[in-house]
Amino acid sequence: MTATETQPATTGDVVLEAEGLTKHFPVRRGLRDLFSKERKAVHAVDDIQLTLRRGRVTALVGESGSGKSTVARLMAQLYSRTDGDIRLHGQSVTVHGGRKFRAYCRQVQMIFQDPFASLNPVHTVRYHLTRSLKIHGRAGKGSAELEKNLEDLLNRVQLTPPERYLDKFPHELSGGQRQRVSIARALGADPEALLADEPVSMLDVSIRLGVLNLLRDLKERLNLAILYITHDIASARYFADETLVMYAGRMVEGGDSETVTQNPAHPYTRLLIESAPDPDRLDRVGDAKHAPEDEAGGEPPSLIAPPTGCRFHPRCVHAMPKCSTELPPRFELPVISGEGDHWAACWLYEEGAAK
Ligand SMILES: Nc1ncnc2c1ncn2[C@@H]1O[C@H](COP(=O)(O)OP(=O)(O)OP(=O)(O)O)[C@@H](O)[C@H]1O
Repeated sequence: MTATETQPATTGDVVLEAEGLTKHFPVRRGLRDLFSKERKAVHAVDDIQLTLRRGRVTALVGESGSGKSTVARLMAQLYSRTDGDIRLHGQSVTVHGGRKFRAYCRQVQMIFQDPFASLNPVHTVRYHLTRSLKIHGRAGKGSAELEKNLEDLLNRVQLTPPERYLDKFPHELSGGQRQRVSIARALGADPEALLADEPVSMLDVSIRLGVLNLLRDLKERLNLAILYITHDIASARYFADETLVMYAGRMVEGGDSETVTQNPAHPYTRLLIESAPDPDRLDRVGDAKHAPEDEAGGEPPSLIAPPTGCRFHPRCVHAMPKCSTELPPRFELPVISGEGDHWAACWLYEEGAAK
């Protein structure tokens, strides 16, 4: 079924959900572990809850290695999951390639970080887009209809006039234009959800905003549900309706983007924000009073043997004895701005804890 057939979809309708999503990658045994019974694994993603809604952008933010791409690949059904559930329109889905995978891709499309690697250098824009339309049964009848559909796709991603781009090879395009072609290819499926894995991080700073604005425009015009993966929390404030923060494979904070970025609660979110340039906070640069999180420093932990309790506790300046032994649940927090919710998985927010 295509998005058009499922209309009318209302903004806010749930498209895709993950519950308890977990991925552990087994580690290949070395000589030393050959006789050990212990099976080691990289705990890349643990117990993730995620809801993507029509007409909304959800940002998944965290530093390198925190598990963001693994979440996107699990949601795209490119990886099998160790545990948890993925639901499309409320129906649990597990696919391993084949026709079921194609049907899933018709509704959930992924955009990768590197538009050069994701486009085949020996094929033109026309080839890439035609293939997408044909695979998803949207090429139309006859060459005139196909041509019109190709032009529509390029117009949607603002590569105009389309005839200037259709017969170009990837190397003849700029990074931003290539990413627009990748987005057009994804739109060839007429999806309901887009999983965008760091879609602008490989582009020049000067053209990032243009691509983010395009995605926002598509969200509004096509009522798409978008997962926006980024390590740049400042861009999440600008672009996303909701922001979720991941640390070492677990979610630590979430809520509406304005609240999470302007009133961060989890010490890790505060650390991320303190180390990210945000034009609205430039007046605070040089301020003698640093946040205590500035002192945190340190490195993310090994995910083969992640820390017990809160995974951030070895780096946390507020860590209490409990933090190293007990996994904090989500504590609901008062919402200061916006209309969504706000929560943090941090013992500081347990009733009675010193903030
Ligand atoms: N196929 C794999 N096999 C084993 N370990 C993996 C595999 N893919 C990812 N990992 C590990 O899982 C953890 C999470 O990786 P992931 O790529 O999801 O993080 P990320 O937050 O997207 O990082 P980046 O921003 O650098 O892409 C890392 O420790 C990574 O080394």
